[in-house]
Amino acid sequence: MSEPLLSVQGLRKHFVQRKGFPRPRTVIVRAVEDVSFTIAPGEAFGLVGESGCGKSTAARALLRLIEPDAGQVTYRGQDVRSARGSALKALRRKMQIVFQDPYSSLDPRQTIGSALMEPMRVHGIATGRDARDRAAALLEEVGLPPGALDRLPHEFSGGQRQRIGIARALTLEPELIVADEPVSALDVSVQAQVLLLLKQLRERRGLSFLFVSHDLSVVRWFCDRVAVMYLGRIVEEGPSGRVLADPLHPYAKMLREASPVPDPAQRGVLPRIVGEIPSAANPPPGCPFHPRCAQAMPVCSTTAPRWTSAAGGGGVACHLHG
Ligand SMILES: Nc1ncnc2c1ncn2[C@@H]1O[C@H](COP(=O)(O)OP(=O)(O)OP(=O)(O)O)[C@@H](O)[C@H]1O
Repeated sequence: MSEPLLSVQGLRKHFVQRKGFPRPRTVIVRAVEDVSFTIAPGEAFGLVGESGCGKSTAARALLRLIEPDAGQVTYRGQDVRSARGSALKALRRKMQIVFQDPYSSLDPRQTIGSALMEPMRVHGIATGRDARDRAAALLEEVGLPPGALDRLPHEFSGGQRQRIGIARALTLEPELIVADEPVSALDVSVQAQVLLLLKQLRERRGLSFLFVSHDLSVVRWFCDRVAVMYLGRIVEEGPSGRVLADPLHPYAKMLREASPVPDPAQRGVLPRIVGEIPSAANPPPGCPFHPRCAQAMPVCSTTAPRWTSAAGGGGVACHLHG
Protein backbone atom coordinates (compact mmCIF):
# COMPACT_ATOMS: atom_id res chain seq x y z
CA MET A 1 0.00 0.00 0.00
CA SER A 2 1.29 3.50 -0.81
CA GLU A 3 2.28 5.83 2.04
CA PRO A 4 -0.76 7.58 3.53
CA LEU A 5 -1.08 11.31 3.11
CA LEU A 6 -2.24 11.67 6.70
CA SER A 7 -1.87 9.16 9.51
CA VAL A 8 -3.47 9.68 12.92
CA GLN A 9 -2.69 7.14 15.65
CA GLY A 10 -4.03 7.16 19.21
CA LEU A 11 -5.05 10.82 19.16
CA ARG A 12 -6.27 12.09 22.53
CA LYS A 13 -7.59 15.45 23.71
CA HIS A 14 -9.15 16.12 27.10
CA PHE A 15 -10.47 19.44 28.36
CA VAL A 16 -10.40 20.51 31.98
CA GLN A 17 -13.55 22.39 33.00
CA ARG A 18 -14.80 23.94 36.24
CA LYS A 19 -18.48 23.10 36.63
CA GLY A 20 -21.25 23.46 39.22
CA PHE A 21 -22.66 26.08 41.56
CA PRO A 22 -22.16 27.07 44.37
CA ARG A 23 -19.28 24.60 44.72
CA PRO A 24 -17.54 24.29 41.37
CA ARG A 25 -15.53 21.15 40.81
CA THR A 26 -12.99 20.20 38.19
CA VAL A 27 -14.35 17.99 35.42
CA ILE A 28 -12.29 16.28 32.73
CA VAL A 29 -14.10 16.17 29.39
CA ARG A 30 -12.71 13.25 27.37
CA ALA A 31 -13.54 14.79 24.00
CA VAL A 32 -11.15 12.60 22.01
CA GLU A 33 -10.04 9.43 23.78
CA ASP A 34 -8.33 7.27 21.19
CA VAL A 35 -8.71 8.03 17.49
CA SER A 36 -6.71 6.38 14.70
CA PHE A 37 -7.16 6.50 10.93
CA THR A 38 -5.28 7.16 7.72
CA ILE A 39 -6.16 9.12 4.59
CA ALA A 40 -4.60 8.12 1.27
CA PRO A 41 -3.59 10.72 -1.33
CA GLY A 42 -6.72 11.86 -3.19
CA GLU A 43 -9.06 10.11 -0.77
CA ALA A 44 -12.11 11.61 0.93
CA PHE A 45 -12.47 10.26 4.47
CA GLY A 46 -15.58 10.97 6.51
CA LEU A 47 -15.83 11.29 10.29
CA VAL A 48 -19.46 10.95 11.42
CA GLY A 49 -21.28 10.90 14.72
CA GLU A 50 -23.74 12.84 16.84
CA SER A 51 -23.04 16.29 18.19
CA GLY A 52 -20.52 16.13 21.02
CA CYS A 53 -18.83 12.86 20.01
CA GLY A 54 -15.52 14.68 19.45
CA LYS A 55 -15.35 15.04 15.65
CA SER A 56 -14.42 18.73 15.59
CA THR A 57 -11.97 18.35 18.45
CA ALA A 58 -10.23 15.49 16.60
CA ALA A 59 -10.06 17.58 13.40
CA ARG A 60 -8.66 20.61 15.21
CA ALA A 61 -6.20 18.59 17.26
CA LEU A 62 -4.67 16.86 14.25
CA LEU A 63 -4.22 20.25 12.58
CA ARG A 64 -2.80 21.58 15.86
CA LEU A 65 -5.31 24.39 15.99
CA ILE A 66 -5.53 22.99 19.51
CA GLU A 67 -2.67 20.94 20.94
CA PRO A 68 -3.42 17.20 21.33
CA ASP A 69 -2.57 15.52 24.65
CA ALA A 70 -1.29 12.31 23.08
CA GLY A 71 -1.04 10.41 19.83
CA GLN A 72 0.94 10.50 16.63
CA VAL A 73 0.02 12.55 13.57
CA THR A 74 2.11 12.32 10.42
CA TYR A 75 1.68 14.06 7.10
CA ARG A 76 3.53 12.37 4.23
CA GLY A 77 5.58 10.68 6.93
CA GLN A 78 6.50 13.93 8.68
CA ASP A 79 5.71 14.26 12.38
CA VAL A 80 3.10 17.02 12.71
CA ARG A 81 3.17 17.23 16.50
CA SER A 82 6.86 18.04 16.78
CA ALA A 83 6.90 20.47 13.83
CA ARG A 84 7.96 24.01 14.71
CA GLY A 85 8.69 27.23 12.84
CA SER A 86 9.06 26.91 9.07
CA ALA A 87 8.29 23.15 9.13
CA LEU A 88 4.95 23.81 10.85
CA LYS A 89 4.24 26.67 8.47
CA ALA A 90 4.85 24.38 5.48
CA LEU A 91 2.54 21.72 6.96
CA ARG A 92 -0.16 24.32 7.61
CA ARG A 93 0.03 25.28 3.97
CA LYS A 94 -0.69 21.73 2.87
CA MET A 95 -3.59 21.17 5.28
CA GLN A 96 -6.36 23.74 5.30
CA ILE A 97 -9.67 23.87 7.14
CA VAL A 98 -13.14 24.95 6.02
CA PHE A 99 -15.22 25.84 9.07
CA GLN A 100 -18.91 25.26 9.69
CA ASP A 101 -19.69 28.93 10.17
CA PRO A 102 -17.80 30.96 7.59
CA TYR A 103 -18.97 34.25 9.09
CA SER A 104 -17.24 33.71 12.41
CA SER A 105 -14.00 32.84 10.61
CA LEU A 106 -14.04 35.98 8.44
CA ASP A 107 -13.04 39.36 9.87
CA PRO A 108 -16.15 41.58 9.38
CA ARG A 109 -13.96 44.64 8.64
CA GLN A 110 -11.64 42.98 6.16
CA THR A 111 -12.50 42.92 2.45
CA ILE A 112 -12.72 39.54 0.79
CA GLY A 113 -9.72 40.45 -1.37
CA SER A 114 -7.53 41.15 1.61
CA ALA A 115 -8.75 37.99 3.42
CA LEU A 116 -7.64 35.96 0.38
CA MET A 117 -4.39 37.84 -0.29
CA GLU A 118 -3.08 37.93 3.27
CA PRO A 119 -2.23 34.19 3.49
CA MET A 120 -0.51 34.42 0.09
CA ARG A 121 1.69 37.24 1.42
CA VAL A 122 2.42 35.50 4.74
CA HIS A 123 3.48 32.31 2.94
CA GLY A 124 5.46 34.17 0.29
CA ILE A 125 3.29 32.90 -2.59
CA ALA A 126 2.27 36.21 -4.16
CA THR A 127 1.92 39.92 -3.44
CA GLY A 128 0.42 43.00 -5.13
CA ARG A 129 -1.16 42.59 -8.56
CA ASP A 130 -0.23 38.92 -8.75
CA ALA A 131 -1.97 38.17 -5.45
CA ARG A 132 -5.05 40.12 -6.55
CA ASP A 133 -5.25 38.22 -9.84
CA ARG A 134 -4.92 34.92 -7.99
CA ALA A 135 -7.66 35.97 -5.54
CA ALA A 136 -9.97 36.93 -8.42
CA ALA A 137 -9.32 33.58 -10.12
CA LEU A 138 -10.10 31.73 -6.86
CA LEU A 139 -13.38 33.60 -6.50
CA GLU A 140 -14.30 32.66 -10.04
CA GLU A 141 -13.41 29.04 -9.30
CA VAL A 142 -15.86 28.99 -6.36
CA GLY A 143 -18.60 30.71 -8.37
CA LEU A 144 -18.31 34.34 -7.22
CA PRO A 145 -17.75 37.44 -9.39
CA PRO A 146 -14.34 39.21 -9.24
CA GLY A 147 -16.19 42.31 -7.92
CA ALA A 148 -16.54 40.43 -4.62
CA LEU A 149 -12.87 41.23 -3.90
CA ASP A 150 -13.65 44.74 -2.67
CA ARG A 151 -16.70 43.86 -0.61
CA LEU A 152 -17.13 42.95 3.06
CA PRO A 153 -18.38 39.61 4.47
CA HIS A 154 -21.78 41.00 5.58
CA GLU A 155 -22.64 41.80 1.95
CA PHE A 156 -22.87 38.09 1.13
CA SER A 157 -25.40 35.33 1.83
CA GLY A 158 -24.50 32.29 3.96
CA GLY A 159 -23.84 30.13 0.90
CA GLN A 160 -21.67 32.83 -0.70
CA ARG A 161 -19.73 33.26 2.54
CA GLN A 162 -19.03 29.55 2.62
CA ARG A 163 -17.76 29.82 -0.97
CA ILE A 164 -15.43 32.57 0.26
CA GLY A 165 -14.30 30.30 3.12
CA ILE A 166 -13.54 27.60 0.55
CA ALA A 167 -11.65 30.06 -1.68
CA ARG A 168 -9.59 31.13 1.32
CA ALA A 169 -8.74 27.51 2.14
CA LEU A 170 -7.49 27.16 -1.44
CA THR A 171 -5.23 30.24 -1.44
CA LEU A 172 -2.22 28.22 -0.30
CA GLU A 173 -2.83 25.39 -2.78
CA PRO A 174 -3.32 22.72 -0.11
CA GLU A 175 -3.40 18.96 -0.68
CA LEU A 176 -5.77 18.15 2.18
CA ILE A 177 -8.94 20.01 3.12
CA VAL A 178 -10.43 19.42 6.55
CA ALA A 179 -14.09 20.31 6.07
CA ASP A 180 -15.77 20.63 9.49
CA GLU A 181 -19.53 20.39 8.93
CA PRO A 182 -19.12 22.65 5.88
CA VAL A 183 -22.83 22.84 5.01
CA SER A 184 -24.61 22.32 8.35
CA ALA A 185 -25.06 26.05 8.98
CA LEU A 186 -26.51 26.68 5.50
CA ASP A 187 -30.09 26.70 4.23
CA VAL A 188 -31.06 23.30 2.89
CA SER A 189 -31.57 24.86 -0.56
CA VAL A 190 -27.90 25.91 -0.81
CA GLN A 191 -26.32 22.90 0.91
CA ALA A 192 -26.35 20.81 -2.27
CA GLN A 193 -24.72 23.59 -4.32
CA VAL A 194 -21.85 23.97 -1.87
CA LEU A 195 -21.38 20.19 -1.64
CA LEU A 196 -21.28 19.99 -5.42
CA LEU A 197 -18.67 22.74 -5.50
CA LEU A 198 -16.51 20.81 -3.00
CA LYS A 199 -16.83 17.67 -5.08
CA GLN A 200 -15.88 19.51 -8.28
CA LEU A 201 -12.85 21.06 -6.55
CA ARG A 202 -11.85 17.65 -5.26
CA GLU A 203 -11.87 16.22 -8.77
CA ARG A 204 -10.33 19.21 -10.51
CA ARG A 205 -7.51 19.72 -8.00
CA GLY A 206 -7.02 16.14 -6.86
CA LEU A 207 -7.67 17.19 -3.27
CA SER A 208 -7.88 14.85 -0.30
CA PHE A 209 -10.57 15.47 2.30
CA LEU A 210 -11.26 14.85 5.94
CA PHE A 211 -14.98 15.47 5.92
CA VAL A 212 -16.57 15.93 9.35
CA SER A 213 -20.35 15.61 9.45
CA HIS A 214 -23.26 14.36 11.52
CA ASP A 215 -25.13 13.60 8.29
CA LEU A 216 -24.64 10.08 6.98
CA SER A 217 -26.27 10.72 3.61
CA VAL A 218 -23.85 13.58 2.90
CA VAL A 219 -20.88 11.44 3.90
CA ARG A 220 -22.10 8.55 1.75
CA TRP A 221 -22.26 10.88 -1.24
CA PHE A 222 -18.93 12.59 -0.68
CA CYS A 223 -16.56 10.10 0.94
CA ASP A 224 -14.69 6.97 -0.13
CA ARG A 225 -14.26 5.74 3.44
CA VAL A 226 -15.99 6.63 6.66
CA ALA A 227 -15.35 6.31 10.38
CA VAL A 228 -18.19 6.41 12.90
CA MET A 229 -17.26 8.15 16.15
CA TYR A 230 -18.89 7.73 19.53
CA LEU A 231 -17.75 9.40 22.77
CA GLY A 232 -14.25 10.15 21.57
CA ARG A 233 -13.58 6.79 19.85
CA ILE A 234 -14.00 5.32 16.39
CA VAL A 235 -16.43 2.41 16.74
CA GLU A 236 -16.58 1.40 13.06
CA GLU A 237 -14.61 2.24 9.95
CA GLY A 238 -14.63 1.08 6.36
CA PRO A 239 -15.50 1.84 2.74
CA SER A 240 -18.53 4.18 2.70
CA GLY A 241 -20.54 1.72 0.60
CA ARG A 242 -20.00 -1.11 3.10
CA VAL A 243 -20.50 0.93 6.29
CA LEU A 244 -23.65 2.61 5.03
CA ALA A 245 -25.22 -0.38 3.29
CA ASP A 246 -24.24 -2.92 5.92
CA PRO A 247 -23.27 -1.22 9.20
CA LEU A 248 -22.06 -3.66 11.85
CA HIS A 249 -21.95 -1.54 15.01
CA PRO A 250 -25.39 -0.97 16.61
CA TYR A 251 -24.53 2.73 16.87
CA ALA A 252 -23.74 2.93 13.15
CA LYS A 253 -27.07 1.19 12.51
CA MET A 254 -28.82 3.75 14.68
CA LEU A 255 -27.23 6.63 12.80
CA ARG A 256 -28.31 5.10 9.53
CA GLU A 257 -31.84 4.66 10.80
CA ALA A 258 -31.93 8.33 11.75
CA SER A 259 -30.73 9.34 8.30
CA PRO A 260 -32.93 9.06 5.19
CA VAL A 261 -32.38 5.67 3.56
CA PRO A 262 -33.50 5.18 -0.06
CA ASP A 263 -35.21 1.87 0.70
CA PRO A 264 -37.76 2.41 3.51
CA ALA A 265 -38.29 -1.36 3.80
CA GLN A 266 -34.79 -1.68 5.22
CA ARG A 267 -35.48 0.74 8.04
CA GLY A 268 -38.04 -1.44 9.82
CA VAL A 269 -35.64 -4.34 10.40
CA LEU A 270 -33.04 -2.24 12.18
CA PRO A 271 -33.04 -2.21 15.98
CA ARG A 272 -34.58 0.86 17.56
CA ILE A 273 -32.11 2.50 19.89
CA VAL A 274 -33.01 5.49 21.96
CA GLY A 275 -31.46 7.81 24.51
CA GLU A 276 -28.93 10.59 24.47
CA ILE A 277 -25.18 10.53 24.12
CA PRO A 278 -23.72 10.36 27.68
CA SER A 279 -21.43 13.14 28.88
CA ALA A 280 -17.84 12.94 27.71
CA ALA A 281 -16.98 13.95 31.29
CA ASN A 282 -18.38 10.68 32.57
CA PRO A 283 -18.19 8.01 29.86
CA PRO A 284 -19.72 4.59 30.69
CA PRO A 285 -17.28 1.73 31.39
CA GLY A 286 -16.82 -1.14 28.94
CA CYS A 287 -18.29 -0.29 25.56
CA PRO A 288 -19.30 3.38 25.84
CA PHE A 289 -22.43 2.69 23.77
CA HIS A 290 -23.81 -0.13 25.97
CA PRO A 291 -26.38 1.99 27.94
CA ARG A 292 -28.13 2.83 24.66
CA CYS A 293 -27.64 -0.46 22.86
CA ALA A 294 -30.64 -2.75 22.35
CA GLN A 295 -28.27 -5.68 21.80
CA ALA A 296 -26.05 -5.09 24.84
CA MET A 297 -24.75 -8.19 26.65
CA PRO A 298 -23.29 -8.41 30.20
CA VAL A 299 -19.71 -8.20 28.85
CA CYS A 300 -20.48 -4.86 27.19
CA SER A 301 -20.75 -3.00 30.51
CA THR A 302 -17.44 -4.32 31.86
CA THR A 303 -14.99 -4.80 28.99
CA ALA A 304 -14.04 -2.48 26.15
CA PRO A 305 -14.48 -4.32 22.82
CA ARG A 306 -11.43 -5.07 20.70
CA TRP A 307 -11.04 -3.88 17.12
CA THR A 308 -12.09 -6.63 14.66
CA SER A 309 -11.69 -6.61 10.88
CA ALA A 310 -14.89 -6.57 8.86
CA ALA A 311 -15.41 -8.87 5.86
CA GLY A 312 -16.38 -6.01 3.53
CA GLY A 313 -13.40 -3.84 4.56
CA GLY A 314 -12.42 -1.77 7.60
CA GLY A 315 -13.37 -2.92 11.08
CA VAL A 316 -15.59 -2.56 14.11
CA ALA A 317 -15.23 -2.38 17.90
CA CYS A 318 -18.21 -4.35 19.18
CA HIS A 319 -18.57 -7.55 21.24
CA LEU A 320 -21.23 -8.80 18.80
CA HIS A 321 -18.50 -9.04 16.19
CA GLY A 322 -15.50 -9.92 18.38
N1 LIG B 1 -12.83 24.15 24.46
C1 LIG B 1 -13.53 23.22 25.09
N2 LIG B 1 -13.56 23.19 26.44
C2 LIG B 1 -14.24 22.23 27.10
N3 LIG B 1 -14.96 21.25 26.49
C3 LIG B 1 -14.97 21.24 25.15
C4 LIG B 1 -14.26 22.22 24.38
N4 LIG B 1 -14.47 21.95 23.06
C5 LIG B 1 -15.26 20.86 23.01
N5 LIG B 1 -15.56 20.43 24.26
C6 LIG B 1 -16.38 19.25 24.63
O1 LIG B 1 -15.79 18.15 23.99
C7 LIG B 1 -16.80 17.24 23.53
C8 LIG B 1 -16.64 17.03 22.04
O2 LIG B 1 -16.96 18.24 21.35
P1 LIG B 1 -16.80 18.42 19.77
O3 LIG B 1 -17.20 19.80 19.41
O4 LIG B 1 -15.47 17.93 19.35
O5 LIG B 1 -17.89 17.40 19.23
P2 LIG B 1 -18.54 17.29 17.81
O6 LIG B 1 -18.78 15.84 17.59
O7 LIG B 1 -17.72 17.99 16.81
O8 LIG B 1 -19.91 18.03 18.01
P3 LIG B 1 -20.50 19.33 17.28
O9 LIG B 1 -20.87 18.86 15.92
O10 LIG B 1 -21.67 19.69 18.13
O11 LIG B 1 -19.38 20.35 17.32
C9 LIG B 1 -18.12 17.86 23.93
O12 LIG B 1 -18.51 17.27 25.16
C10 LIG B 1 -17.80 19.31 24.11
O13 LIG B 1 -18.66 19.92 25.04
